[in-house]
Parts: sequence; structure tokens; C-alpha cells
Amino acid sequence: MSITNEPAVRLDGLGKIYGSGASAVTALRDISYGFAAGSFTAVMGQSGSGKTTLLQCAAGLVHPTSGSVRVGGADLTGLKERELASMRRERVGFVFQSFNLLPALTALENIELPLRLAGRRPDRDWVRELVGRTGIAQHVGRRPHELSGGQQQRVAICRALAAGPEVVFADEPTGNLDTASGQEILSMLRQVVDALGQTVILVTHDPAAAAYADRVLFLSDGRLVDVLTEPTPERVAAGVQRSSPGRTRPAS
Ligand SMILES: Nc1ncnc2c1ncn2[C@@H]1O[C@H](COP(=O)(O)OP(=O)(O)OP(=O)(O)O)[C@@H](O)[C@H]1O
Repeated sequence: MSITNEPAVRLDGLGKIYGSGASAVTALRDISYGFAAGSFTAVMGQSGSGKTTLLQCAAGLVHPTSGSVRVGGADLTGLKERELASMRRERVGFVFQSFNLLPALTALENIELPLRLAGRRPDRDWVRELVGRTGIAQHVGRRPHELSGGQQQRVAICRALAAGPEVVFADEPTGNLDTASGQEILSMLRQVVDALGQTVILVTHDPAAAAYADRVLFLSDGRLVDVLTEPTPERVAAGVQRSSPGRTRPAS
């Protein structure tokens, strides 16, 4: 059971260095932030600023070099790979730019696959509610190649939500979609937060996409340099400008 006021994800002094010696790359520097349960947060910053690394550390996909990550109150620091894999299955959902659906399986089989791999019986009522809410109920018998990109991404969102995760991580989920389909996917993520109380963390390059969130974090050269509340596309675009390298300032 999660404790009231415990953030869904808590980063403390998070740092990540890839490689070592002369080829070492510092991707994250001393990032501390709590992602409130039931909130929608966008992470922005220029290419190479550390967005994907932050998401992957927070999701237990990449080991931080320093600091700690807590998901739903559970400390990931020191977990072995097998324990991390089980944590990911139980507590987090993922939505990627490339949908990552298995082509041989129907949409419904794709949605239920992670649960089945975890040895759990899918909750049919919950899956029915998800496919209804995301508007793909009539398509669940089709295979991915019989669906549009937007429909495939809806399937991926249902798959991410099927196990009732603490948090859904979405890395550029609209990157392969046309503008209208992208907007539908973002509205859907917004609805998932508002109607289902889900926590969503979204990595994006697009100020219009980030404006769907409650808060926007700005990264620059691996540092958290700004946090914007009540974002609009214009305010987010201005935040990107402010947080560009050369104009770095500490987070308030
Ligand atoms: N596996 C890796 N090995 C070495 N360096 C890496 C690795 N992954 C990322 N990096 C480096 O870490 C830094 C941050 O990368 P990251 O992918 O997190 O940035 P990003 O903001 O998501 O970039 P983009 O917007 O281009 O996807 C970059 O300098 C990148 O080259």
C-alpha cells in the first residue's frame, strides 16, 4: 500500500556517468525531485541534456552512478537485476516512440502479454475499461499491422496500464505520429491522469506536448535547471530558451 504524500517517484541526488576515464560522459548531475502521485510531468531539454537517462534511471532500466531512486516508496538502490526486472513488471509501465508491439499477437494479446509473462491473470474488467476509454475496443482482435500508428500507440498505452502500475513512463510517445494522432495520444495520457489517478512522466522535445502536463522539468547538461507549473506551449518554449546551455541557472 502506498503511503499518503509519498511521491510516486522520488529522486535524491541522482547522478549518472556513462563509461569511465577519458571517455566518461556525465549525463545526470545531482538531481533531486519528487513526482507526486497522480501528477503528469513533462521532462524537456535540448538533445543530450539527459532526459532519457533520467527516465531510464527512474524506471530502474539504468543503474545510477550516485544518489537514489524510490518508486512507490521502494528504494531501487542496491536491487539486483532480477529484483529490478520484477519491480518494473509490478510497478511501472512504458510507452515508447516505436510502440514496440509484437507483430504476431493481436492487440488484446499484446495488452495482456506483460501480465501473462509475470504469471498474473489479466483483470478482464480492467482491460475492458482501458480499451473502452482509449477507443480501441472494436480493434482488439487485430494485429498491429492492421492498425494505424495512433491506434497502435493506444494499444501500447493500454499495455502500460494493464498491470495497474505506480507510474507510466512515456519517452517521445508522439514522435512517430502525425500531429492529430499525437494530440489524441496526449489527451489520452491527460485523461489517464485525471480520470484514473495515474502518474505519468513524459519525455518530449515538443513544447505543445509538454503543455499537456501539470509541471515541466527543464534539464540542461544533466542538471535540473527549472520547473514550470501551469505550462502553456508559449511558456514552455520560453523555458527551453532560458534553460539552453550557456544560460544555465540553478533550479529554484
Ligand atoms: N549508453 C550510453 N553510453 C554512453 N553515453 C551515453 C549513453 N546514453 C546516453 N549517453 C550520453 O549521455 C548524455 C545524455 O543522453 P540522453 O539520451 O539521456 O539525452 P536526451 O536529453 O534524452 O537526448 P535526446 O533528446 O537526443 O534523446 C548524452 O551526452 C549522451 O550522448
